[in-house]
Amino acid sequence: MSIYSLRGLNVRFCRQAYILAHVRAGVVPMPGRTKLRLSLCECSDQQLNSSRGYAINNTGATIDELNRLKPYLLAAITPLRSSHNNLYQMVKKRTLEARTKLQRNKFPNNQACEEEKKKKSTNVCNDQSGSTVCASPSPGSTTTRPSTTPYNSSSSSTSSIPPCKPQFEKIAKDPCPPKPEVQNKTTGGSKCGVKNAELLQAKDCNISKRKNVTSDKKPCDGEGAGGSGSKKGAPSGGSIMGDDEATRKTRMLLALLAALGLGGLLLWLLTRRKQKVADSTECGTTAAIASTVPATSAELPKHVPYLLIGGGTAGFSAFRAIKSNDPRAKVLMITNESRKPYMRPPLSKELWYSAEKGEVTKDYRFKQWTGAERSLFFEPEEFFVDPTKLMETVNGGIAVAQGFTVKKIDPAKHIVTLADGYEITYDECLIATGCAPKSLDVFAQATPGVKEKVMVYRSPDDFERLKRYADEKKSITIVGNGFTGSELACSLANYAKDKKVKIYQIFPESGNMSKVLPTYLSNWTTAKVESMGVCVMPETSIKNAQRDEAALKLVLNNGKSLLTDVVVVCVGCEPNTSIALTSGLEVDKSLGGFVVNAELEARRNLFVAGDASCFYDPLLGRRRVEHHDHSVVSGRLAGENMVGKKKAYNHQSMFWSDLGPEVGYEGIGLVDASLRTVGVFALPTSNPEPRTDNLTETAVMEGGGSGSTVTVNPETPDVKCDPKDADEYGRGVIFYMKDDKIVGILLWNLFNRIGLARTIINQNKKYDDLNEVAKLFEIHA
Ligand SMILES: Cc1cc2nc3c(=O)[nH]c(=O)nc-3n(C[C@H](O)[C@H](O)[C@H](O)COP(=O)(O)OP(=O)(O)OC[C@H]3O[C@@H](n4cnc5c(N)ncnc54)[C@H](O)[C@@H]3O)c2cc1C
Repeated sequence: MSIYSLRGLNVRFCRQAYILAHVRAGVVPMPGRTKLRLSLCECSDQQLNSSRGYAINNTGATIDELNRLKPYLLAAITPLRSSHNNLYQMVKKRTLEARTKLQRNKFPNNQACEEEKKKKSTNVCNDQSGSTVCASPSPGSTTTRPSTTPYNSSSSSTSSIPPCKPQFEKIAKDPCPPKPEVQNKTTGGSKCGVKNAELLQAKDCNISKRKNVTSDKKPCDGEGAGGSGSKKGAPSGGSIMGDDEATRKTRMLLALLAALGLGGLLLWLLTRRKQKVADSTECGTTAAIASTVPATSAELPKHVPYLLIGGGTAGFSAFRAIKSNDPRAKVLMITNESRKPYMRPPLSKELWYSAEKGEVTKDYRFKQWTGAERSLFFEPEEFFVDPTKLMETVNGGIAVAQGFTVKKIDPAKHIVTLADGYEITYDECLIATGCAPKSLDVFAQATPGVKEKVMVYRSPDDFERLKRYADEKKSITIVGNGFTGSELACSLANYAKDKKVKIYQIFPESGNMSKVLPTYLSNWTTAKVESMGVCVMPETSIKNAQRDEAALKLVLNNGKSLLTDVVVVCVGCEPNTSIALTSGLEVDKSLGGFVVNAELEARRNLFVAGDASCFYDPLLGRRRVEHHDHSVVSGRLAGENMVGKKKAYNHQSMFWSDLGPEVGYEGIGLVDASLRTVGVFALPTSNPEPRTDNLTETAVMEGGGSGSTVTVNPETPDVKCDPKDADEYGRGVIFYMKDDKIVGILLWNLFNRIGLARTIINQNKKYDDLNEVAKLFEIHA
């Protein structure tokens, strides 16, 4: 299957069924193929405005064939589209009017916003007036906004349409313009004289179209059926019809139109319903699981040697370790997701760059930093064993029971109980349930109408949903300044740079990544994120959220309000430990997560790994870590211990993050901005060349807690290293200090040095001169 771009083809109301009908009717010839299954996808407003459509090509047809087909498809769908469009516009307008009325009654204060809207208020980011600002849908409120009135732009004026060519004009004004060449020809004078233009107006102008063979008058011109010509009044045999026949034909035409209208209405209702289903999520938990694999739990084995609870990174890493130590191991993984195991980091980064190039594949392929391509999924579908056959396979393998939730574990009897009561016994079991995104009270307690517009971000479904919003909507607001929120803000801003959607980022802290980065670097990062096109609103929180027409009205702590189409809540994650209570397992009171010993065991033969584990770090004390590397390594160690290796977990895991294409960092140990920090950066020379290696001076930054002190590198005393002056934190290393020891290291745009950082932390000693330690990192190299 591939995605095939049908540039210039408006496919909004022209679904597969119509195309198929036309293929079958022979309107669309399909040389050499009897069956065409080309699913035309609904395109976004953005795509419509830029005359772009796309289709999923699962026909097996080659691109050449599709290219040959394209003009026919266009010709076939165009007349259908016009009638559907009219109906759609009408219904949409009425729905909006009704909804607006309803909302006005519900939220009277929203009128203030509407007035602001009318005044074309300014960008929230720049507005310091303290007045209410409706940023999102205000026409002209931001530079990226379209000039049309939002939310009902598609029902824009038809009043100037001259008589007898309403349909034609409507199409010309349609947000879904036809192929450029059609437009050119239609504006060129002979509106019905061109084949495609004829199709456009065939419905309204068919009489005059027939007449234009002999008429001097332009078809569709004023009187329509008039015209002069030798055949005027001729009863049959040609272009001019008798009155009766004309009436009959008109009636037939009207009947046809009515049928098409009804079809369109049905289609619109279906589309609306589909959209509603996609949108209606319980505070953002996208995509309820529709079905399970296998169909019922009764088809699952009653006993397995290895049972993994959770279908994420830690679980799959444990499987790999088990399999490499016990080659015929039979492993059952139970996940409440509907997918096979996959990794999450690219969801907020690389996948958006694939999406920007229009390259999102079914298996979510993305380009790694090495340049190599890979899928989000750890293994392809064929790799996995059918869960119903797991116990019969000679060579073992991993089977994934998808869509099943574990409710309880009996660690003494080795029994796992599913939500429907089905029990599976195990020899060795791993809990790798990860964590679930948190929401905010303001949304958790909101009305269903508000919740519909609020989502969290953790899965491919969330990616798909957010991408759809980015393609179709006008504003997205990300709440939270942590890893996911900041990464997503940058990725979305990049993805949306040629689109009309505006990205906002709101958080109560003073800067991006403030829990990790020292204040000066957090402030610098915030400016960097803004420069990527994100409207960052620090020191801002949401007091109230109301549904306003089709959007959300967020009332902010500064008295302003922001209208937005969707809110993505990225305020951290809570370990999935609900089974602890039913299973008699201990959860750490302050850190959360299942408490495990050094071997990652919660109870005998019951292990915990990944985000959900709260483990003891001999160097840094009890910890819980939500990072990919920790999931991989702790999952691997748990897997090894499940086959009896009895290893202790003392790996110092690392993490990484990217903020757009220019900023990337890696961290290890306790990377916590509340600790005292010392940062050593390479600064550009006073006469910088546009070369990344032209970095000759070094600045040392000290920070910690709320304030930060700045010292000058003794080697280069002339370097002014006040955060305000240091306009560039190109590359550097930041040490996080506790009891004068380095407990955490952050490598800022410095790569391939994490091993060295790990060694330094593991040395667990005091250093007299951190400059000397910094030199080891060769920040100028
Ligand atoms: C968008 C995003 C970007 C990220 N980027 C980075 C990054 O750049 N660098 C980095 O180091 N880390 C990153 N992370 C964090 C990293 O992905 C996680 O730490 C890692 O996925 C944790 O793996 P896990 O296996 O412990 O949990 P998960 O991957 O969350 O897997 C847990 C699984 O258990 C299932 N489950 C839960 N409860 C039950 C139950 N009762 N019954 C059955 N199944 C259950 C869940 O549905 C899920 O499938 C990112 C995370 C996200 C969401």
